[in-house]
Amino acid sequence: MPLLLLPRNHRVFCQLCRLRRQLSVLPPTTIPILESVASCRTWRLKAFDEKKSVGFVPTMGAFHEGHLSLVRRSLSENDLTVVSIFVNPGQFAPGEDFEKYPRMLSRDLEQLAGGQVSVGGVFRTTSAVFLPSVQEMHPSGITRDVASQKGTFVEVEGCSHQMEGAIRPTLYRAIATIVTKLFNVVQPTNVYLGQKDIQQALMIRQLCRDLLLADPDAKRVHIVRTVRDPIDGVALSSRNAYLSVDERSCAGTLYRALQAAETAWTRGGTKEKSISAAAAVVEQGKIEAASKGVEMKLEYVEMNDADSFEVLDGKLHKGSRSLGGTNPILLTGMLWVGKTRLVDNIVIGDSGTIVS
Ligand SMILES: Nc1ncnc2c1ncn2[C@@H]1O[C@H](COP(=O)(O)OP(=O)(O)OP(=O)(O)O)[C@@H](O)[C@H]1O
Ligand SMILES: CC(C)(CO)[C@@H](O)C(=O)[O-]
Ligand code: BAL
Repeated sequence: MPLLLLPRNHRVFCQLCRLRRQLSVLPPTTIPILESVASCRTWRLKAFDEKKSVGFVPTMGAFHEGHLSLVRRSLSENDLTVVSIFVNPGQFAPGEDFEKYPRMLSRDLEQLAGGQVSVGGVFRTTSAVFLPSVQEMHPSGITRDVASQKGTFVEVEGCSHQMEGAIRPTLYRAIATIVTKLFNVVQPTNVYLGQKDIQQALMIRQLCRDLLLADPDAKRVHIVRTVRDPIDGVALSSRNAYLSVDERSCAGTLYRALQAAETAWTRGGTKEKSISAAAAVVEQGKIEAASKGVEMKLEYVEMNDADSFEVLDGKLHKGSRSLGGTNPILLTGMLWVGKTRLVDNIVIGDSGTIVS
């Protein structure tokens, strides 16, 4: 058995997961399951031979409408669609929620099997689900503590330390690494990622460009608009499952704060003023939350250039910016609601150049 470079409790956890996989029969499904890298490569070679386009939706499972919107988009634009479900230990720092991350494979498979898209009168369903093991994805082992990691990692310099990366400094290296491996196996024609994780999605696009990947070409990394709760606008997220009923009722604060910043900016306010407008909404939200016994803490609301990821100067405003550059702006935020970290963003300006 290969040595997993995980702290003891994580190693035991992974061994248990493996044992469970070996003992348990996978949930019944009509969708072919690819459990190994070899089987996924064989599946892909056949698609290459048949000259079929392959859309790829990488995920960590626990599906919601956000995931399903990516799958539908892929189904409508590709001959074949493959979805991966892999909770990557490397992207959970020590102390983060790897063990409790929601895992609901049966339900996920049911949702995929039930999701059809009609293209020219022909119904398309997900063609395959890739469910790799930790051992195969990290042949040199993986620790969640970066200092003791061994093996090969991918880093996209310059776009991993701002926004969410400032709070989770090891996240984007781990994502760049796992996504590179997934791309090496799946070799997708098109990839579909969510705007909800805008920093991740733009970093992956840059990774494809910088590493001269052909499958996928950077131009074929599609960023799909965030799906929100129709009532309070909360961005759907697997981690929302951690929220209690009272916490969930407070979660709309983040999007409302971002909207307030966007409005202030659109009306000609400086970046400083726009961020203050967001902070004021959060302060009000905190008072309302406290009355329900819910604690909230704002990590940040920030505005960054969508291309360089540089933080905008506080004195900039819509008018001055249009003189200097027309890249869209990433208005992003992170809010703790109880023990759950929520992220969200609005792309200001010509969002169509990055999201579609
Ligand atoms: N609300 C959403 N709208 C559109 N895409 C989404 C949404 N939420 C997640 N995605 C996208 O789905 C893909 C898989 O994400 P993942 O499985 O991590 O789910 P998640 O809801 O983002 O989970 P988490 O709560 O851990 O952030 C990513 O590209 C992600 O950006
Ligand atoms: C892109 C990803 C599948 C890599 O593990 C993950 O970060 C996610 O689901 O957003
Ligand atoms: N869903 C984005 C990746 C992460 O939070 O780990």
